[in-house]
Amino acid sequence: QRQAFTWRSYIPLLLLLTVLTAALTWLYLSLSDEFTETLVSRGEVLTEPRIFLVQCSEDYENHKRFPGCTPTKCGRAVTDSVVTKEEAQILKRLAERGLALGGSDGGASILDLHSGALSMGKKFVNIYRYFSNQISEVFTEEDFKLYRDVRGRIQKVIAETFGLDSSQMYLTKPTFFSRINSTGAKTTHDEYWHPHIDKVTYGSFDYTSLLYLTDYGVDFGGGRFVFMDSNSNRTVEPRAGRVSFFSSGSENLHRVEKVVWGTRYAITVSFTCDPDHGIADPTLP
Ligand SMILES: O=C(O)CCC(=O)C(=O)O
Ligand SMILES: [Fe+2]
Repeated sequence: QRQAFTWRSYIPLLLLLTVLTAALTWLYLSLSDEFTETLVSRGEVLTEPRIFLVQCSEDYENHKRFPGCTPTKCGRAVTDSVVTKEEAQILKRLAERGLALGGSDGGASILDLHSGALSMGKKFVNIYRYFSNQISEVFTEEDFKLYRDVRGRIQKVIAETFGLDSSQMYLTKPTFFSRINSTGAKTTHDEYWHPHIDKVTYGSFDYTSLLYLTDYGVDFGGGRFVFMDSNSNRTVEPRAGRVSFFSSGSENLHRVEKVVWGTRYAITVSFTCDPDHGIADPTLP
């Protein structure tokens, strides 16, 4: 009898806690919505670049300037008309084949075409050395041709958008495929979600581009790209064949949301203005 009474006396408190939790969750969600703007949704198809200019940071002033390339016009842009769905599909299959040979124990794996670095467990191996006899089953000359072609088109659209001389831009490293799923991180290499500035993280980058190979909300959940501006978050929803590009300085602080289900594939292709940091297109060894 007494026991039952004790139990019931907690019910109002439990109810209150439930209501409070619900109210706080709602407040949190509506506030984060308020400060999040979708720049391009997955369902839209951009037949020409959608451009968002922002003021250049001072980052470029501490580096050697290369006229015709060093950012004087900064910002971000997204286009769906540079790479076709079919090309994205071919590149995704290539990424799948390469990454199937290894893969991180955690949620984020990479395959760097230039250095050959492939995530393997908690480390990396060189795919060209480690899998030298299988390499011809993974990549063909055609695949590398497609990569070169695509990178040339991306370079051109970046040059047109920011008013650059495309011949003064150089591919730089790392240039890699990424595969992200919802498995928890096992090492810091798996922690792709931290806010960062590419010019700081990668040093040589002046322009970053991302080519998405899978669709947000269809192939995976979470995993939107977020520009973190001082007053709001601005997201780009990945779509197969979509190219997103931006100047790499602190005017474009960004992060990737955690992937909560499915698998997200992308390629990072970046450019430097400094010929000393340029690399040749990846080739079969
Ligand atoms: O995959 C993405 O959307 C962005 C990845 C990224 O920020 C990076 O590689 O620096
Ligand atoms: Fe980045």
